[in-house]
Amino acid sequence: MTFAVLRALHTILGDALHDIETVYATAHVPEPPSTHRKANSLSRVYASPPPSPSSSSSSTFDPTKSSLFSLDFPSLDAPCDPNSPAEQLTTHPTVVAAINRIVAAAGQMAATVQVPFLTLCDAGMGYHLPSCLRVFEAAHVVEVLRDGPVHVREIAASTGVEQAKLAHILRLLATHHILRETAPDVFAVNRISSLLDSGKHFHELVANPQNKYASAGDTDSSAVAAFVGLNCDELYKSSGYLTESVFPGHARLYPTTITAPDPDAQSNTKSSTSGSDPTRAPFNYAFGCEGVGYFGWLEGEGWTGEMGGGGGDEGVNPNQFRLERFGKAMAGTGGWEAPGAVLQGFDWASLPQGSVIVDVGGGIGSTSMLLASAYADVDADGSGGLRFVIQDRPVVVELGEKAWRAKCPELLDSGAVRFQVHDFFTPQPITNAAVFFLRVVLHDWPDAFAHRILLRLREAATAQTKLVLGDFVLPLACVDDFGVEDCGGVEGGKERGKEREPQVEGAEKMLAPAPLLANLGKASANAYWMDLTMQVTFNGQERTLREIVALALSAGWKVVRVAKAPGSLFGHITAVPVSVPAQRRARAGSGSAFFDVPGGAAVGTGAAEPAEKEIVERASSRCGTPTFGSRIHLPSVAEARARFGGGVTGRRPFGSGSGARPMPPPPPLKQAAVLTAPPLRKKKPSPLSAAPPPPSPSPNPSLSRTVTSPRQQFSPHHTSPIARRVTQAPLRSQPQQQHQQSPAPSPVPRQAPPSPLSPRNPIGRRSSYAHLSSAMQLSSQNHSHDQSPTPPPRLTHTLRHAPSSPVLKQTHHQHQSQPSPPSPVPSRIPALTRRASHAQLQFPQTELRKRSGTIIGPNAIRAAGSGGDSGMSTRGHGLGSLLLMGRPSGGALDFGVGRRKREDGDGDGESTDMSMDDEYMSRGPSPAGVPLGSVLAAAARIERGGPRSSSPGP
Ligand SMILES: C[S@@+](CC[C@H](N)C(=O)[O-])C[C@H]1O[C@@H](n2cnc3c(N)ncnc32)[C@H](O)[C@@H]1O
Repeated sequence: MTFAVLRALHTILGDALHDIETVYATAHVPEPPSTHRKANSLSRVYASPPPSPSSSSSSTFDPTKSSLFSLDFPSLDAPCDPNSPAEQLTTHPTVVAAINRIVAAAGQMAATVQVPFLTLCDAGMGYHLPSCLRVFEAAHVVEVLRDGPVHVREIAASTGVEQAKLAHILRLLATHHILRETAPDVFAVNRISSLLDSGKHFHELVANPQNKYASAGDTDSSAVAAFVGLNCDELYKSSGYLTESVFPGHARLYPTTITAPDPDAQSNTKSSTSGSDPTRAPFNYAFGCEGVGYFGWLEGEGWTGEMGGGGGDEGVNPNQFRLERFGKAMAGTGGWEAPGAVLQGFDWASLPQGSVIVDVGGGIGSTSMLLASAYADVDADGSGGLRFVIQDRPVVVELGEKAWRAKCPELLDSGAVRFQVHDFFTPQPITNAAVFFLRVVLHDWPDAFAHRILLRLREAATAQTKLVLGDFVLPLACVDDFGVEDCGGVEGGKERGKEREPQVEGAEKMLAPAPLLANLGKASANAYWMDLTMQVTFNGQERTLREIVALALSAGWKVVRVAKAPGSLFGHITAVPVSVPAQRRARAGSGSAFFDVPGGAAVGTGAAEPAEKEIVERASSRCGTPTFGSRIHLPSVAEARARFGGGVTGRRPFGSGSGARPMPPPPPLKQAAVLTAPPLRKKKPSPLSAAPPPPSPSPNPSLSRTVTSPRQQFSPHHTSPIARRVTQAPLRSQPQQQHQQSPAPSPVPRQAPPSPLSPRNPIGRRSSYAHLSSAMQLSSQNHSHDQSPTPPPRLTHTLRHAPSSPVLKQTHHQHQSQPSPPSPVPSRIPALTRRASHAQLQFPQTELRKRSGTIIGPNAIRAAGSGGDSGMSTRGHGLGSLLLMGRPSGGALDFGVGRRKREDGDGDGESTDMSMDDEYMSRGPSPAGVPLGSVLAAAARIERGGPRSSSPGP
């Protein structure tokens, strides 16, 4: 039986590989320049027709004169070029689905055949991976390797990390395919590690490590480095204290750096309040800062300067570097949600004109921007289309208003959009909302708090009001008939008889049939990583559909629909008002219509228990800090349209779905849809396919037939048009299309273009696929240097001759101190006495001062990294501490709040706004608004009717 399962997994792998090859073979793209072709001749497989040797002799690539060729899948050994056609094809729906199956099947196969103890070793000692990755990132090794393979001797000399240790650290990463060891002790980046390149010069980073994540010119490339740095630092350390957090009484058993933070914790089995207190999460154990929320901590809340400083450092935010890194890291997580998915997540066009959408905890309103540019009416007084109210905390509202005023003042001026300061734990002031919309808000909060947020909305709802939640929907690891139509079967081995679960449109039993894990196992791991990240950081969580349904119901909302983009676990959940369960509600005399009765998981009204209110306030102190999953970039109207893939699906007369003329619901977005594509063609015989079909629990190797969605979106026919779109709808046709779809003055598309999520215009994990052809042309301009599969094995000249003692500057002219905005929430935290937790890799403030102006060279760095103990404690000034060295005392970096413009690089002399995310982060580094060469930049140019590339059109 096991062999049958293994054979089935093997077949899945072969089929999925075949699907990918087919897409790549049929997606014809213009031939790159001959120089490039030569450089990649080893890694590229040409399908018919082969490249014409005469077609591209010039170094400037002209797609109109080139012949067609097929793409190879991106090589693991070459640096990643996200704009290359090969990378962009990885967002093709068929490829996404196939990759998921491969990752799931390969993971399951390895788990099946590996010696169990070794699998436990892998799981149990996997903590070395983030440790090594952090050293790798903090020492800027990628920047050292940027120009090609380098001997570890040179890397050590440059970075100051002891050579012998570094070699082992890098080798562990190479063993996990994150790096390459091209010859003994010679290392090179590959497709994975190259993403960590900050785009800055190594010496610049050594001199000003605190600027690593600041935006540099047109690029925003340090976002991934920031994300990895964040994960491998405070989040990784927090995770190490999960057990202490769930068993607070165990502090007696594990007394290391822990004191019992929860006075209610009597024993290790007694449930305590710590599990539902966002300020007593594993993070708080790890960093010894109980009572301070993660974001408050990032903002320096409670810091007394006692840790090694002996006082006097009160004005310093010791976590300024981490704060800025967090902001940049959030800019790098846009791929979590399919762009434009919100448009398909709810039938916005069904709402009557003038309907009010309340974006609760809406940040700077980036999602509302997408919706407003499609559905608001700015022509008159704003009452013609949908109207939007974006609610958030005062500092965020201020930033949002500035951002909108700069980018699309007409939406504010017409009254179509307005901002409102509102604390979502207090009674909701808008009582005529058509939709309360919450995007990645609930995952920040434990159930009791999330319940309260929803209850406040329910109190203000009319009978017609809808609740729309945007969050990950975690699939169970087993088949789950919750919410699906034929439920009522077996759950946990017991018949539920006639008892029926609530029906939820879009609910799925599984993402994959047996023998794969029902939730696609490793392929879905990212959502679970995020789930635990929310848990260890502030006792928040991502939720399963069951949990979302139960949570919503507890506050009087019935979930009726879930919509997900193909290949994504991010869902838009629609709920309608129902009565609030009696045991959870009571009538309040004034203020809130309801309040939760004490004794339940949630209590509180606008006038909550003092202690509880304090928890809320502490946990809410997020000032202008971006939070997990928040959008920190406000798109321009043009960008917003670009994210639709050219327009908005189903732009219909307002009210058409809610009045006398009911409209069909919007096209469904189903996770399973990506799994439903039948094999594209007759499969190529696999070398091992001679084996008889396995008598597996699910013998049909074709995933598609087993999990066929009733509204299947991607069929074999849906692959070909993609290839055709690339080959037969060349760039020259796009100016016309764009022109028609985008009459310049109005932000509202007048036509209903194809759905951005339809098979003709699919949205992948990145926005790039929808604009593949434009991006191909852009990327082709860079071909001559960006796809060299194996960089020449040479040491970089600059590094060999690098000065051995780079100066760590204490100030930077671009980074003057700016006062932090005041917290909107008066801190009730008594000044904290920080314990010197080992997790807090913090340079003592007195040391920091002492070292001002000190020249720190590799030797000093080496000494710091290896001195004393591991170099990772507060005694030994480890490598991570170096990141904090040289910070101007109390200095915030420059966050240029004003609008800035930059040349957009297309030679048209126009400039592109790039300030919105700066404004949102306020005190965070400034990622570029529209990266040069990005798909969005291309779309923006097209929008303006500008040239698409330097190549003349036909
Ligand atoms: C993860 S972000 C989501 C932002 C936005 N919905 C988005 O998708 O980009 C959570 C938002 O909740 C806001 N927030 C936190 N506590 C709040 C409170 N008590 N009242 C209102 N908003 C709050 C934060 O300021 C932040 O903008």
